Amino acid sequence: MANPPHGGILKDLLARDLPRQAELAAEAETLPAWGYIKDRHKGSNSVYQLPPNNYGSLHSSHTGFMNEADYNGVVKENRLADGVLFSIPITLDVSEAAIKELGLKAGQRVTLRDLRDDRNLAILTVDDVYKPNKVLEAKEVFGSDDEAHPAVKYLFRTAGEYYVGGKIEAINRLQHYDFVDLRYTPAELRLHFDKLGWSRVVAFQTRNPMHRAHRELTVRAARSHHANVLIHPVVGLTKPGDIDHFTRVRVYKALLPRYPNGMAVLGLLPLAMRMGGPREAIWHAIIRKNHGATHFIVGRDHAGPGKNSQGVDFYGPYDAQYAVEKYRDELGIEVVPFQMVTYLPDKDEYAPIDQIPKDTRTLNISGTELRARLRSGRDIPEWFSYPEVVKVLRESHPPRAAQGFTIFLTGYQNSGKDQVARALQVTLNQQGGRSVSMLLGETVRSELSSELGFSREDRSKNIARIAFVAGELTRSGAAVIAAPIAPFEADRAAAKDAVEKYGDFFLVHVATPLEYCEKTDKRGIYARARKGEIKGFTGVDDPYEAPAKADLVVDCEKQSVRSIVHQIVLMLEGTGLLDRL
Ligand SMILES: Nc1ncnc2c1ncn2[C@@H]1O[C@H](COP(=O)(O)OS(=O)(=O)O)[C@@H](OP(=O)(O)O)[C@H]1O
Repeated sequence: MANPPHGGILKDLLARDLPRQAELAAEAETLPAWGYIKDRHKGSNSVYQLPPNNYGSLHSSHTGFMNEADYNGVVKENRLADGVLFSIPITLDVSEAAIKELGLKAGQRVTLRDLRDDRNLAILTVDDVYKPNKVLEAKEVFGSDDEAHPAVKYLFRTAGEYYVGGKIEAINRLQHYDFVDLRYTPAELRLHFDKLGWSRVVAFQTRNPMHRAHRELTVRAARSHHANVLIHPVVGLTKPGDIDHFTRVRVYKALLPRYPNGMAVLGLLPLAMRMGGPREAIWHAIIRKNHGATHFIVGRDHAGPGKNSQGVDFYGPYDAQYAVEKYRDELGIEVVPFQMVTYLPDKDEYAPIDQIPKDTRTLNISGTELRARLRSGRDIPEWFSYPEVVKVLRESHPPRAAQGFTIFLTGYQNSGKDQVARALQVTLNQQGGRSVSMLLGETVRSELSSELGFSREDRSKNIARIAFVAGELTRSGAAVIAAPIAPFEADRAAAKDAVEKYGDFFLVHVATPLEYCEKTDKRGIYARARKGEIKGFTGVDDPYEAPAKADLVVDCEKQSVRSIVHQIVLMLEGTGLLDRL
């Protein structure tokens, strides 16, 4: 028998009775619809919480989004209004405009719709609409109102000003298209354990790739508790900068055969993590209990968001373990502290860090070091990970020589940036290894931005479009050379942010003086601008903000195009991007 769920009964909010489901589906068509899942909501508190997608995260007597009484209890005392332990607010945030538009008030029924495919997911019966004290929520739940904490930032910047509490009647499951066979609802997982005859299950939560050490520590936990292992990674929102879940799930699948046959099961948890340390650890334990686990491994710095804006860790390394320990009787799932294991090269084995004699030689590779090795293509030794795991990671992390990048040239019209761009394109084509894409100001203006003018706003849009295309090309491994005037610092900074999600971005300021640009302008464009035939021309009657911090500053009055291209090539070479594969 699996562990009883939190609160006693596992509520399944999906209407399974077909006539009832048909009734709800018909009613949903007649109700005001709340576009529940948009991109903005992907990271929100609510999206992954919607029953039946993830009702396992809820208290079993809890049938929807928290009303004010439950919310206040959870925020202030870790308890729902009925006194049951619960540590994270499960809330549906809305704007004032949405409240008006949908007429949200107590008793109102609203359809929750997935905007990605326009499917109605559920009907919410509004219990109440209330304005949360967000600062209090941040301080109590996350221990801080510092926006360096991703959940605090979301709460303050993105979440609507109001919360809607209410009961949910679900009509459809949220559609997933990836790893469908590995997604289990709590009831399905319980059934699966039952089928396998498992009665003691130790769950392992992770948002990172797993290597030998993780296999070792989970097997040790299983051995010491006579249990089987549930590898239960989060595949919803995790910490910014984490390795994407597609790669991670392929890693877990590659790792699974390394467990003794029949010892471990892999199930995916579609949860939006808050990185809430101690509060999150309690919640994670409840979720695993609802999924039928009897034991739960709580890590060192479990669900830790890293450092605050003062450079200090938000939580102590063992805060999460203390928190679950404090509530151990109520939690009803046995918490297994994460036993750090480390590699002993002289014995060629892993051992718990607290059990090795002083002065024993140990080896470890940190997450940061691993990412650096993946980026540079350096060796990842077999004592650290399995070759099949490394292979998966390498497929998603091509070495520098195969990564895309963007060279963004900015400067006055006729500064020489276009000549530099063309010469660089030829040079990179000669080098080979990547496709080279050019986004010259004039090409973009005719192909992408033909309806835009030169107002501040239009210029921003133009640069944003260039950045979008550059980002997409960079992501797919191309070398991108963009050369708009891009006169505004804020637009260039936004372009950098957009591209850097996918690869390196180099800002090259072609700082040829305006007088020189004007003097050598054979097309007479500056002359026309001086005469007032072109209005708002950069450098004439419109500003150019010189970059405060460029990766390279060059000047076509003083330097030849050839020498500038050489400087750029040296810069790229210095970062490994021009290495041979
Ligand atoms: N008002 C005004 N200000 C600046 N430039 C102007 C303006 N009007 C037209 N042009 C011509 O548009 C080309 C530069 O566009 P960009 O896309 O690079 O400008 S921006 O980055 O959006 O500011 C560039 O074209 P080319 O000369 O063919 O390169 C400019 O001559």
